[in-house]
Amino acid sequence: MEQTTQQAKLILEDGAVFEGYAFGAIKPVSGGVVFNTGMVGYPESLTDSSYRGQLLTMTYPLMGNYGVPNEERDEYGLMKYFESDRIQAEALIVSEWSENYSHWNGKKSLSDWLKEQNIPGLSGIDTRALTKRLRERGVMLGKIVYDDDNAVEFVDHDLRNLAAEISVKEPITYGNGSKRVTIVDCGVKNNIIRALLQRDITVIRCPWNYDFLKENPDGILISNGPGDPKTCGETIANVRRALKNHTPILGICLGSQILGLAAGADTYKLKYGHRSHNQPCVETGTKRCYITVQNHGYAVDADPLPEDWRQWFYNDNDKTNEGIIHISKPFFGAQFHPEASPGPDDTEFIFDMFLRAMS
Ligand SMILES: NC(=O)CC[C@H](N)C(=O)O
Repeated sequence: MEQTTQQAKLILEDGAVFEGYAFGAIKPVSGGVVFNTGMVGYPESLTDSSYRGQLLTMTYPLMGNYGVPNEERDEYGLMKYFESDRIQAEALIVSEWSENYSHWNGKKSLSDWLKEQNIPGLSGIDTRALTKRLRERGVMLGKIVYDDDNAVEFVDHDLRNLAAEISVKEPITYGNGSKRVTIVDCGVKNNIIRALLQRDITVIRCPWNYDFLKENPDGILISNGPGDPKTCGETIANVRRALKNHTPILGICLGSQILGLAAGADTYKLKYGHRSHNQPCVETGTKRCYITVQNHGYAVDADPLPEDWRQWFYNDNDKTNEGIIHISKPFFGAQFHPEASPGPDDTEFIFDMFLRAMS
């Protein structure tokens, strides 16, 4: 492992200071500090739009050891090894990073990638102590600074409509499958698009506030995305209109929250969120427990849902809602990520359920 000698620090909203060393770009930044307990997957997580506006702490102590993959695109023009075209997190906080990466597809070091994308890294941090603090006090705003503690103010990016910033501006069509699905793009991960394309579906990726019903789709997928779901008012209104019909709707993560809000549920911010590859989710009824991939800070309060909806999954750690389902219409939302990337794909069957609902 190599460390630069430039000192840098993380200052939390509550005044706590964690001193370490800079790597990647040198740039003072601020945002919500979150932690992910996955052991691998930094290329996918950093490019997952749902991390936009966040300072991502990886609790696994060694990062960068397999480098950063190549930038190849698939036949649809989607990057094969990343979840979007650029790093979306504001910064990366680690204990150690490895300059000497080794992997068949490792093309550059983590630090070089961060530099190239103008994203700061902070190493030499006791990420265990930081995570314990966030777990005890709840997620907090933080900033990474160098010589001047006041180089940036604390900023809560979630107050903005981040989904609008990241969404496509015009509809884009992918593939030529027999069913047509509109993806409401609030920051969609490439692997969600791919999961549909692999199932003989034409994907129409629409802006977050697009009137997708005019496309007369066979199915509607509301994507994952950054920020507070309540900032996506126009999407919620469009989904509410779609609930009057019978066209299948699948919500994933932010999409499940938007589906919930459209159906009459509420959403709230969790104390410290779920970000890992091993979150246990129990299916209501079957009591079957799935190991799921997660990255969310908000959750659905399913209690206010009308009687024709029910809780589909709950988290076995903290018993919070992890999915909702309509009792007779083909409407369902998963708070976790059935497309995995990174992490296990045990819940990929949800895409098959969506496909069956369309036939
Ligand atoms: N992965 C996601 O879609 C995240 C949804 C939402 N921004 C949250 O943090 O809860």
